[in-house]
Amino acid sequence: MDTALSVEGLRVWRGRSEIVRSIDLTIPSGQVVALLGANGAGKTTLIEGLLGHLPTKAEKFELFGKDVRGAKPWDMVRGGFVVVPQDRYLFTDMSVAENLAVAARRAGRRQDRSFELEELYDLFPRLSERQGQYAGTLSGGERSMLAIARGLALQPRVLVLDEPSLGLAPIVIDLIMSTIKRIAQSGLPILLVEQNVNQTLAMSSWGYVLESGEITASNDSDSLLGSDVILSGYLAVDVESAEGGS
Ligand SMILES: Nc1ncnc2c1ncn2[C@@H]1O[C@H](COP(=O)(O)OP(=O)(O)OP(=O)(O)O)[C@@H](O)[C@H]1O
Repeated sequence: MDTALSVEGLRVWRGRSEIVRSIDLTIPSGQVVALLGANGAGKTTLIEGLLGHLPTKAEKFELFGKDVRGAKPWDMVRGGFVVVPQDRYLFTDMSVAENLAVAARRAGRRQDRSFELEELYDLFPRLSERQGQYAGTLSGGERSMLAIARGLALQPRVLVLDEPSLGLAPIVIDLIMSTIKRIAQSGLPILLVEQNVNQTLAMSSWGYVLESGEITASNDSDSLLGSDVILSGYLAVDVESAEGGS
């Protein structure tokens, strides 16, 4: 099986504090992998470490088989590792179309382009309707959609989504999750970082649970969904629907 990302013994620091430790994590090609954890578990720190924004050490850190230990964020993006951050970081005084155009220009004339603008607007019709609107005036859901579309415009070979459903209404969450499912069907490997346990495990093949900076459970998503670690309550956000299977 091809592997998009493979990490062993990863440690990530913020200043002098080692926030994330002993991380072994694999994203197989063409699969959605879930990273679950409560507030403050270290999910964003782990992602920023993978992207090269924070100091790290690792026994192994490979992107499509290439050693990327010590790589800078832009090297990671050029290698196809694209993160859609929790804070979105949109260009708020630019339009939807301009936000996408900036990312598309950055991706340049890559031979392996797989997401053209038309397809992005097809995935997110709401953005198509709002092409001329300033990103700063979009709703929370539309911002999340634009952040994902902009990530895709960078032509990722592996996509990391940091809590794309954060702070959104259930109906908007459903829309975003179903669009992520469509994106995954294109074969793009995805690391989906969420607190939304039920929906995330339903669309992923494998899940990791992060607690206090360490992975405390790792299993195929079906097994994880019914396991004590999920149902015990510390990830209690979604337990009722997880039990009901709805
Ligand atoms: N800039 C920072 N400086 C120091 N410590 C930080 C900083 N940002 C986060 N932390 C600490 O690192 C730990 C992990 O935070 P992180 O944001 O990675 O967690 P998270 O799982 O992404 O949580 P959330 O879902 O709330 O964003 C927390 O204890 C947090 O207080």
